Amino acid sequence: MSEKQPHILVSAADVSERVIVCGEPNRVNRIAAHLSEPQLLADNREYRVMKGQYNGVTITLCSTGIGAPSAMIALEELHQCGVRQMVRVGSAGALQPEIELGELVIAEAAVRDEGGSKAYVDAAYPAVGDRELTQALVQYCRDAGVPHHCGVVRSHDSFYTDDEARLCDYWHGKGVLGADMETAALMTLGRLRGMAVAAVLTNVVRYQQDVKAGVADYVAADEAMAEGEARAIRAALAALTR
Ligand SMILES: O=P(O)(O)O[C@H]1O[C@H](CO)[C@@H](O)[C@H]1O
Ligand SMILES: O=c1cc[nH]c(=O)[nH]1
Repeated sequence: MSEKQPHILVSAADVSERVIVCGEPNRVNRIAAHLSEPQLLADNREYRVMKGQYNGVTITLCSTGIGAPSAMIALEELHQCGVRQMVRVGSAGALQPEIELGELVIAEAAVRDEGGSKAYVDAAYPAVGDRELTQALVQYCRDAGVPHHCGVVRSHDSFYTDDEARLCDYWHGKGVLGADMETAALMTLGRLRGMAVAAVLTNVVRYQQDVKAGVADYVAADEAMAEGEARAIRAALAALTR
């Protein structure tokens, strides 16, 4: 019997080489609805772990909670279980006005404005997604006619600083597409551990819209955002089973 990991409470025997991660535990269930034979494996703290089949391939699903530290714990324990490819199906707030609610942002790379990854490696090290996995996300969106935007995102550690407007203006001016909290840490640590990591994010906050209102609408399953999330899930499944 292989050893259970202390936070995600699963072992290598339970976990496939391909995993979808997301922040919110309930999103794991919504992703599992796209799989056959869905099975709950563990539910501990912010980590809900399920598995299921997609086109004959076993896919593991794991929530990571909010922020880099808990996401990096999940990545490390999934790595110990033999995971080789990871797609984050997340949400983000737009930093550019042309990105509509529910549209997808495919992160090619991320600004490391979070503290977690800096515990591992100097801030000069880049957070870059896996080229093939990222390209497979793009290809799915092109083939399926899914509205999407590709580029750099910014991962941060705080939602409600007094400085948010200035920070958003600054990164908007640098052409960054959107903000989330985990992509940079997952891409950085994935690269250090030899795991392919990519991220597809549903836009849930318009540029310069109130962030609280946007996230609340997402939680209330606003139609455009729910459809965006379903498209992100399909893109992730297609990329992992390409
Ligand atoms: O929707 P998830 O995957 O949780 O991602 C985004 O949403 C949370 C904030 O509301 C942060 O975790 C951020 O990265
Ligand atoms: O604006 C937003 C929306 C979701 N997640 C973030 O990190 N920022």
